Amino acid sequence: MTALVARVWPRETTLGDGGALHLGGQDVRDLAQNFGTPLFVVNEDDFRARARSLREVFQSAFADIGSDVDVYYAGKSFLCTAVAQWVIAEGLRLDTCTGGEMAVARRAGVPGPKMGLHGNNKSDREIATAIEMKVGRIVIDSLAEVGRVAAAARAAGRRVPVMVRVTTGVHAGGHEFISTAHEDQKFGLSLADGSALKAVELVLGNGDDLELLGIHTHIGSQIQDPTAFVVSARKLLAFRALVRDRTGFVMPEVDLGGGFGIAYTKADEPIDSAALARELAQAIDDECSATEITVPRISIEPGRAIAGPSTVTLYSVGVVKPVTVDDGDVKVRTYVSVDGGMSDNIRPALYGAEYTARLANRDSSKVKIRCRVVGKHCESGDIVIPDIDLPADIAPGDLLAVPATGAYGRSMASNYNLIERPAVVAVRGGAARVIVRRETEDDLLATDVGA
Ligand SMILES: Cc1ncc(COP(=O)(O)O)c(C=O)c1O
Ligand SMILES: N[C@@H](CCCC[NH3+])C(=O)O
Repeated sequence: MTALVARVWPRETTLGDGGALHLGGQDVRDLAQNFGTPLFVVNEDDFRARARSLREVFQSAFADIGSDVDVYYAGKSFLCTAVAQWVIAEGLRLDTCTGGEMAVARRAGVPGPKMGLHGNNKSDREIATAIEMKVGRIVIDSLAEVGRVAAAARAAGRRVPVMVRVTTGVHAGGHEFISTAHEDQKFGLSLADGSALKAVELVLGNGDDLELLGIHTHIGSQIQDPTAFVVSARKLLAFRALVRDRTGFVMPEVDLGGGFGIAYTKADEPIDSAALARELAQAIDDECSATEITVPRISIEPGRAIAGPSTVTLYSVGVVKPVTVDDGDVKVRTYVSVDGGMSDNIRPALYGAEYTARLANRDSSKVKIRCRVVGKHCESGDIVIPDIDLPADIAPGDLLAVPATGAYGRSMASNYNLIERPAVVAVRGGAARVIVRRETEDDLLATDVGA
């Protein structure tokens, strides 16, 4: 058995006899046969180890400056009851942002106080559910929401813990659409135009109903440069000192958000979370000393860095079609169609995200040819990988494995072209179990109530 490059593939990914890929001790040919394709295969130990390790490196770095860290797994990256239970078992908490995510958390038995609720447009029902579940924090995202949450708290007869989401002006992340803390977008309250301060003062003015825990920011996703996090953290800490000076109130907590980048291909450098944690702790300690204020309790909200690298998508190859391309230089590109596509991975179409893949069911000694891996949807932009070299004998019935698909794959999946969304199978210690079942045609028809 040969182990594959750990940076892109989950732990325990090996090549067996004849070159078949093994995931967590399971031969992909058996996985495909038993559970069908497309299939998300998540390595449970890999997922849990990343969750644990993020918690440990952050807690250790902040213990050195006399503080503690809560890690909220961002459920939006991928959530089901099994995953919710894994993160709680590994000592993390759970970040949700809709009624649906709270419902999964409830079914999984996640204690409300270990949850947070986000959202730039929370419904009254979502706010009421969060209060009824006694979630540990509601993250306020607009001035109007302060009054709405306060009224709901009063109606429930409870003082509700809240944070205020602020935008620091730091713009970071892999793509404009996944960068969230610059000013011209829908999330949070601006430090620069004074609305963040106004929100904090409003919350303090509603002190009978709202308990101000602190401030939150999330600067974007798939960030590979630690500097952006450090700059943003310093701005948050300076604002916390300003609030102390203006109101006398020292906010006990600061949430630095998620966004830690991972490797999708060999060319990507994943963020070094231990080094990042140390840099952040140092910057926060310096900032607190300079402004003579106590170091806050810290929280972070990683999703991708935990879920992303743990999972591989298995596709079956269908039509293989050579196409002559003439862009000044005539060449042949082979279109390799798989049995999923943009319905199980919208990221290439939405963000130009890059992935890699390998022939998974066998070895091939054939030369490699230039291929484009495409899905089966009625959209020419339904591309999984625009340019990749695959063995020249790739053929219908082969399996193709695409790594690093655990985050924002199944969670952003759609039923476009009325395709059933894939199952998710967890592998561990040579065993495999379904944690999200494949949709059926009956599921697709269930919402169609007829003419
Ligand atoms: C508020 C908030 N927290 C956490 C996350 C998780 O981000 P990531 O999966 O990049 O760690 C997101 C998504 O970008 C988010 O919007
Ligand atoms: N869905 C995005 C990231 C946004 C995360 C939520 N704020 C992605 O696939 O990269």
